[in-house]
Formats: sequence, structure tokens, C-alpha cells
Amino acid sequence: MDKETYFKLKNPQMASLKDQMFQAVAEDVDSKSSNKVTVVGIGAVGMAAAFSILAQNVSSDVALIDMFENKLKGEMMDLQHGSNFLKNAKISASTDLSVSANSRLIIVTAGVRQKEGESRLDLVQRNADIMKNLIPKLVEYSPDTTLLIVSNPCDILTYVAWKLSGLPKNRVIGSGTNLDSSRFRFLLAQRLNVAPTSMHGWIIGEHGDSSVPVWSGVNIAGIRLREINPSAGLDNDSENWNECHKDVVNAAYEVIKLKGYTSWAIGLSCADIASAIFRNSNSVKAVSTLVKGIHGIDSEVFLSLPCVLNANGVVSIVKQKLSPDELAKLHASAALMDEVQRGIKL
Ligand SMILES: NC(=O)C1=CN([C@@H]2O[C@H](COP(=O)(O)OP(=O)(O)OC[C@H]3O[C@@H](n4cnc5c(N)ncnc54)[C@H](O)[C@@H]3O)[C@@H](O)[C@H]2O)C=CC1
Ligand SMILES: CC(=O)C(=O)O
Repeated sequence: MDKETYFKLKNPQMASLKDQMFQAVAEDVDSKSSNKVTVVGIGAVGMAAAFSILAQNVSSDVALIDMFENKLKGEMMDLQHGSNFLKNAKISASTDLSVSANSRLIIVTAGVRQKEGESRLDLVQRNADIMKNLIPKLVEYSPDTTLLIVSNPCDILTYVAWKLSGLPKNRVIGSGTNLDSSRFRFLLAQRLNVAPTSMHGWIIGEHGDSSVPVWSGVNIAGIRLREINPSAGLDNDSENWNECHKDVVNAAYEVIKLKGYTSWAIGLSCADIASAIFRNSNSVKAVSTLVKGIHGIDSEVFLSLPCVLNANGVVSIVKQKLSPDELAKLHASAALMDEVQRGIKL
């Protein structure tokens, strides 16, 4: 019961302050929004995603879910207290999955994270078990939703979520190498002293140790690095450009060693993907999608490729012209995903 109703029941003769202040003119609007995002798992990554989405006004309706009631309430209140600086935000939270009902996007960050020295693949069965508990119930509450899977190993858990959800493949997306591509562009841009947004380079394949840098296409303003230095990114390159990719692969390990986890960049990456969906933008992003039949991959695995994203999720995949070496590495990524998937107990 809200405070207004309680007051009226207790004091039937007295008009409330609200009644005295306002003259009702029409029925209130049904506040059910069409841009609701639920973030499942409100650890470092979930909260960075929720904050980025609210601060960038990608959605003004954010629901938070976790197992820990006090932490949930604390995070919800802390965000709500910033409402004055947001754009009419509605923030809700519960341990009960029903709080997610009618979400247009559900971002899943629940699960264990790597400890120092652990790889993403080491987490697979523990986090697959969490998906088994969560995904079918979440989809029951939001049958028209799009799932964005962030928990690691991201590509494998996106496959698991797709299998468990019964949703069409375009609406089950892994955050994939959108983050790795951002790291790559940042590192390249630093060496060439341009803005990362002016540096065009893609990391595809696994969000993890077998990720594939598409050196053949790295360019600024259409000038490919390889036109100037045909060895850029190769082992025999005297300028060691491939250090940039090695640093991308090492990035999470290094940040985890330094601060215990990674959060801000992946939070911003989630907001970037959510924005493409909510604004129906047809933006091209490297996200994890079902790649069977693309680039000659014949196994049912999810990997990142540049995808056109809009309100319908992944609507097409950009068929990059890959060099034989890049193609071989992508196939190695696919074979690794297939092998790990076969070991999961679903
Ligand atoms: N794909 C990517 O680019 C990235 C993925 N990650 C992954 O994201 C995941 C989360 O990382 P952090 O936020 O750092 O971990 P964290 O430990 O800070 O947070 C995880 C949260 O999930 C919650 N949780 C666990 N099981 C749950 C369940 N069944 N229902 C509801 N909530 C549940 C926990 O209570 C906790 O609050 C990890 O798997 C990590 O490896 C992290 C960074 C980047
Ligand atoms: C932890 C992780 O997957 C990342 O920061 O890339």
C-alpha cells in the first residue's frame, strides 16, 4: 500500500497535502515503458553497465537483479539518489526475477569472475550452471526480449543462453569482442596519435585468448597500415605492431592483477550495444553471434564478427575479406569453442 492510500484510510475526513496541491484533470498515464533494461548480477560489471546506460540516457527504465538483497537495495538507492542528474530515470531492484518482466533487453553479468591467473574458459561449468537457473525464467517474464550475455566465457555462455532460451539467434547476443576492438583501437591510436574513434580496426573470434586481429583491414581514413608496412601485425615486423594485439589479449589479465576485476570499459561497451538496439541504429559492432555457415565455419558456435545491430538484434553479419592467416585463426577459435561446448553438462 502506498503512503497516500494509507493516509486516506487512516484519515478519511482529511484531504492530503497532495489532494490540496493538485486539481486532477485526466487519468495518469500507464508508466509501462518500452525501453526497459534488466541487469542480472550487480557486481562490478553489472553496475558499470547500469550506470553507463543511465548516464548516457540509453534507457530510463533499469531493473537490477542479484541474490543479495541488501547489496541490491543499496545499489538501487545510491542510483536513485542521483535521479536529479539523470533523465527521468526509473530504477527498480529485486532478488525476484519478476522485476524483469517486459524487458526489452536483459544484460546477464551474473556469475563468477576470473581470479588472478585463471582464464575465462576456466569459469565455464560454474557459469553455465547459473545460466541454467536464470535464462528460462527470465525469458518467461520477457518473451520478446533480447539477451546480451556478458558473463564469461562470453561466447560459450551466449551459446548456452541461446539453447536454453528458445529465442531466435538474432536476439541472443554476446558482448564479445566489442570490448577487445575498443582496446585494440585505443592501443593503435596511441601509437599513431589519433583519436581511437578515427582508428579503424577489428578484433573478431573469441572474446578471450584466441581472439583474431584483422590486420589486413586496419586503417585510418581508408589508408591501410599494410599498404605502408606489408608486415604490420606479422611476426617478422620490425616495428612490432603485433604488440598491440598481444596487449589486447593480456589486457584483462593485467587489469585483474592490478585492481581485481575489469568493469568500466565493459560497462561502456554494454551501453554502446544497448544503444544500437534501443535507437534502432543499424550500427556495426563486433558482437558474438551464431557463426555457423559464415567464413566456412560448420560448427554451431558463437563468435564475434562485425554485425549490423538494430531493434531486431543482429540483423546481418558483415562478410569481411579475411587473409588466409586470419581465416585460419578464426577457424581455430571456432574449433576451441566447439571442443569446450562439448564438455559442458547442460
Ligand atoms: N564479456 C566481457 O567482456 C566481460 C565479462 N566479465 C565477466 O562478467 C562476470 C561478472 O563479473 P564481475 O561483475 O566482476 O563479478 P562480481 O563477482 O563482481 O559480480 C557477479 C555478481 O553476480 C551475482 N550472481 C551470481 N549468481 C547469480 C544468480 N544466480 N542470480 C543473480 N545474481 C547472481 C553475484 O551475487 C554478484 O553480485 C564474470 O563472469 C566476468 O568474468 C567481466 C568483464 C568483461
Ligand atoms: C574479464 C574480461 O573478460 C575482460 O575484461 O575482457
